[in-house]
Amino acid sequence: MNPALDVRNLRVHFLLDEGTVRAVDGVSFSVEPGKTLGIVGESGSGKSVIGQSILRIVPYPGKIVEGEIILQIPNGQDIPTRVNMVELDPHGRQARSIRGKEVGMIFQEPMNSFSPVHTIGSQITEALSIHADVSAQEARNRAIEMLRKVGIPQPEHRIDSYPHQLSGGMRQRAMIAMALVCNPRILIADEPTTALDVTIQAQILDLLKQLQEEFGMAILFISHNLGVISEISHDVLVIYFGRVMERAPVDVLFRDPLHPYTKALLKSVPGIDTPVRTFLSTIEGTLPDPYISIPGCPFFGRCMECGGSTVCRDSPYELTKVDDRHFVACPQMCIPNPI
Ligand SMILES: Nc1ncnc2c1ncn2[C@@H]1O[C@H](COP(=O)(O)OP(=O)(O)OP(=O)(O)O)[C@@H](O)[C@H]1O
Repeated sequence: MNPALDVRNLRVHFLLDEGTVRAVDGVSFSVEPGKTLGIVGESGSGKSVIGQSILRIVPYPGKIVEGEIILQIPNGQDIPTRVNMVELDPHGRQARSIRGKEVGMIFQEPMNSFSPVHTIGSQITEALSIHADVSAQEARNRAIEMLRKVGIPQPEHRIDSYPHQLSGGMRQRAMIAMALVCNPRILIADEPTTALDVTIQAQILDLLKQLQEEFGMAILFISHNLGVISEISHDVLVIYFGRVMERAPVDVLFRDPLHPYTKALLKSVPGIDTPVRTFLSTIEGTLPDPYISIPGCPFFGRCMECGGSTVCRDSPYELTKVDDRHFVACPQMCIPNPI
C-alpha cells in the first residue's frame, strides 16, 4: 500500500545568534492509511518540529534545509498526485489548501487553536467553506454531525457556544471535530491529551481510534508519554536530539527494545505491578547542548550500556535494519545491513 505520508531525510535547523540548532537531523519515516505512527522522546528532542515541518508551519528562524515530505493526494485517477511539501511556498495557495483539507492537526491546547471571540460552529464551518464547496446550511449541518461524532452532547445547541463555555475535554473534542470535518487523509496530533485528566485522555484516544477506523486516516501521534503512545500507535519512532534512535511495531518496541535510550525510557514508566513507593528509574543527565553537532550517538554521554566506548562517540550515526520493521541506531549493536 502507498504510504499516505513519506518523510525522507528531513533536516530542520534554527539559525540563532548562539549557533545552529539541528532540531531535526535526518529523520525518515512513512505512515500508511489507517495506521498510527507514535513519535516519542523527551522534551526538546524535535517531535513538534517534525509535525510543524509537515504542515510547513515551522516558526522563524527555523528552516527545512534538506529532505522530502511526500503526500499522496487522490485525484480521481489510478495514480494519486504526489506532492512534496518541502517544495511548496508555505504561504502559497497549494500549501494552504493542503493544510486542513488533506492534513488535519490537533494540538495540546485547544484555546490556542480556537479564536475566543467566535463560536466553535462558525470556526468549524469556516474550515468547510474554505476547503469544500458547500452552502452555509450544509456546512452547519456537517459541523453538527461532526460534533455529534466526537461525542459532544446536544450538538445543535453546542455549535453556538464559545470555546470558553466548554470544558477542557469538550474543547478538545471540538478541536478534533474541526480537524476532521474536511475528512483529511492525515492527522497530526501533537500532545493532544497531555493537558487532560486520565479518564478524558482515555476517551479521546478511543475516539481517535474509532474515527480512524471510520475515515481510514493516517495519524502521526506525538507524545512524551509512553503509556499513551502504547495505547494508540501501530508503530513507534523513538527520537532523541533530532534523530531516530529506534523504530519498531509497538508490541516489539515494548517487548524487545534494543536501543539503550528506549530501554531507559521504558524503565522510567511505572507498570501496573510496580509496588507503591518504588523509586522509578530516571535517565541521568540532560539532552546535549543543542548548538553542538554530534557525529556519533547523541545518547553517548548518558548511556548506561556503552561504558564510554569511543565507538559510540565517534561512529557516524546510522539507522540499522534489525528486520523488515525494526530499526535501531546503536553503534554497539554492530548489525550489518545499514539502511
Ligand atoms: N521557535 C524556535 N526557536 C528556536 N529554537 C526552537 C524553536 N522551536 C523549537 N526549537 C528548538 O528545536 C528543538 C526541538 O524542539 P521541539 O519543540 O520540536 O521539541 P519537542 O520534542 O517537541 O519538545 P516538547 O515535548 O517540549 O514540545 C529544541 O532544541 C528547541 O529548543
